Amino acid sequence: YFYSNETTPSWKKVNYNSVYKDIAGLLEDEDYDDGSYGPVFVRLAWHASGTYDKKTRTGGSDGGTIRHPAEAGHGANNGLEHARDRLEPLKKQYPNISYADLYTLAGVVAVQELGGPTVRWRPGREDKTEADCTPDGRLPDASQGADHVRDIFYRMGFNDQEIAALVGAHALGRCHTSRSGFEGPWNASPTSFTNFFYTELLNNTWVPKKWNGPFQYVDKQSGQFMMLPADMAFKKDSEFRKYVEKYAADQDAFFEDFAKAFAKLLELGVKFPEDAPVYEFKTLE
Ligand code: HEM
Ligand SMILES: Nc1cccc2nccn12
Repeated sequence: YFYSNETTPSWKKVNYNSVYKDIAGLLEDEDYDDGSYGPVFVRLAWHASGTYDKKTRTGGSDGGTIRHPAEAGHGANNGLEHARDRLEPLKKQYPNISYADLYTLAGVVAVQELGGPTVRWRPGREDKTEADCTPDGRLPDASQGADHVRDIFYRMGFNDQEIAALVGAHALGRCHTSRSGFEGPWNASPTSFTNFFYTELLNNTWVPKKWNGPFQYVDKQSGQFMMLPADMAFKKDSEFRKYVEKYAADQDAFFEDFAKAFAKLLELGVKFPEDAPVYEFKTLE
């Protein structure tokens, strides 16, 4: 191997433990939303990956195509420039990392540093050009119900249990009228990764929000929490509800299932180099 004329691939020149630490250093900012970029980092990693179509084997996080205007401009991706711009300095600092790896790793750092489970992650995604951007319409529409949610996630290759585990990420962050048009919530802990999406969904009485924005729900008791129509599907649909009840009762079960499903999401459609190591980063917090 001394004489191999193979150059070392770029992904092998990056210290991912160092990148993890530097992404963690970008999380807190009291001037942004509820004080953390974590939630919008998770949404960026998810939207970069959720375009995958298992039939045509197109889309997914490989290529980092969500950075191109052709894809960044899709309505569902409104506001994700906040995450991309926050991460841009790290691309300069680590020129050998792909955007595709950087964006997915940021989602892993956010989940772990906000108190969530350890999420396995592999490097080796390669950036692609605008030509590889996916068409609009691959991500879910929040105004629709269970049938639409299943169409979108079955297309990616997920089952009901995995879909129900993934939506628990809605314990994080908030909706922004300037981005999706939906509003709120001002819930108790938008920067902590918990099973509160499930407990709130089940335990609160949800009523239509009285306003002239898009149809959404607000909790009758405090008016402090919100749910999307698509969120409500996880309470109304008996198959999804099974898992909502399980995760509301058992945070450890939620953490275990979320870690598996989120790791799978971030790897949809990626052909990794055989020698790409699987990282289980140590949480710093
Ligand atoms: C079930 C289908 C889903 C629908 C319809 C949906 C829709 C939405 C909408 C409309 C917002 C508000 C965006 C804004 O105005 O800023 C949002 C936020 C968010 N979503 Fe989802 N989502 C879904 C699944 C997921 C999944 C699978 C994840 C991650 C695993 C996720 C993570 C998030 C996070 C972390 C936020 C908060 C972002 C922030 O605070 O900036 N969502 N989602
Ligand atoms: N935080 C948050 C973001 C997106 C959707 C959602 N539903 C309930 C809470 N929630």
